[in-house]
Amino acid sequence: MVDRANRPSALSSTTASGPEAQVDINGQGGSQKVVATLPSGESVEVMLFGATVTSWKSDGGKTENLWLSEKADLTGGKPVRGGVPVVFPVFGPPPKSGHPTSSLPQHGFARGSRWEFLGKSTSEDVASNSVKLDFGLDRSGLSEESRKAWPSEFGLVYSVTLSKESLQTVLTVRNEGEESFEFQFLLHTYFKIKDITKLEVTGLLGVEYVDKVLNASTHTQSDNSLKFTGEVDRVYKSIPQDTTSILEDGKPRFDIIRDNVKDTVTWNPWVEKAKSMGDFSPDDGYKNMVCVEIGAVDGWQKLDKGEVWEGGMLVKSLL
Ligand SMILES: O=P(O)(O)OC[C@H]1O[C@@H](O)[C@H](O)[C@@H](O)[C@@H]1O
Repeated sequence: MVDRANRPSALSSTTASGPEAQVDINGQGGSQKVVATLPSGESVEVMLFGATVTSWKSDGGKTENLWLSEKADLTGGKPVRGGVPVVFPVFGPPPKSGHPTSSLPQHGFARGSRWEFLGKSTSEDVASNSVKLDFGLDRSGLSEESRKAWPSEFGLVYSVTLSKESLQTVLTVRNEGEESFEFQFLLHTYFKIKDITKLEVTGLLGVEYVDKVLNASTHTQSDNSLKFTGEVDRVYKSIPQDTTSILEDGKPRFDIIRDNVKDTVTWNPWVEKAKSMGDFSPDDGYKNMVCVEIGAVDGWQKLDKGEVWEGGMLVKSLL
């Protein structure tokens, strides 16, 4: 479990002596983004559209950790192809009928809605060198179409905390209505990597998964690591261990630590699917990305009136 030093409820800025993180709001309209940079050079960029993290640089700002398509729409016109889109309240294509999410688009409305920037807070301990950015979305921020499709009253706070070696992203969901509702949640993270053929994902041994490439059949991970030799689209469920790791050429590259969520999707579109997506570029960009997406997507999370749920991830860049 992740130790959450900066909880999402602490929205006010704390004054600390010494150099502080720089936080700016850049761009106009649908392109507006919040950019935070630590005195040591690490940075994060978060678009208000979708609260999508589109860049996370570690190693003093020298290493970009997230893949972003060259044709990603960064104007707020459609969900961003790359970075960390937030999937809520439904993962994948919604159930065909009979569920309150059934009329929503694939992966829900959060990644296609404009969030509000609620503010920043810096760590009281300057030595720990971190900054937390909070974003909010509720029913009033939805398009008319989404409001019609999903009747529930909800409040989301998404907290993005940048530290020297890590990025933490946590979603808080509050039921602000009279009726209970159900949701799924996923952080659709596109990691930037050097070569998909030299990549391994570990920490999934013995875990049951649904293979969407093989007609949604169920399997159990029997190899110590997942390697990529073609299209991969798997939903690993109820993972007992907290950490899933990405290794490049046998060396640890990222540790992804789940916080109050148990599932993880692994995705690489490979040659044909990459070509078929209009906003995926370059065509061979699939060689330089892998999606390892933590979340709660097996079944539903239920929230009764007034209840709050919180979950997310801590990613460590291990260079
Ligand atoms: O094109 P989208 O909606 O961003 O989805 C991309 C992929 O997202 C993954 O999470 C799904 O498991 C895949 O099935 C899907 O193709």
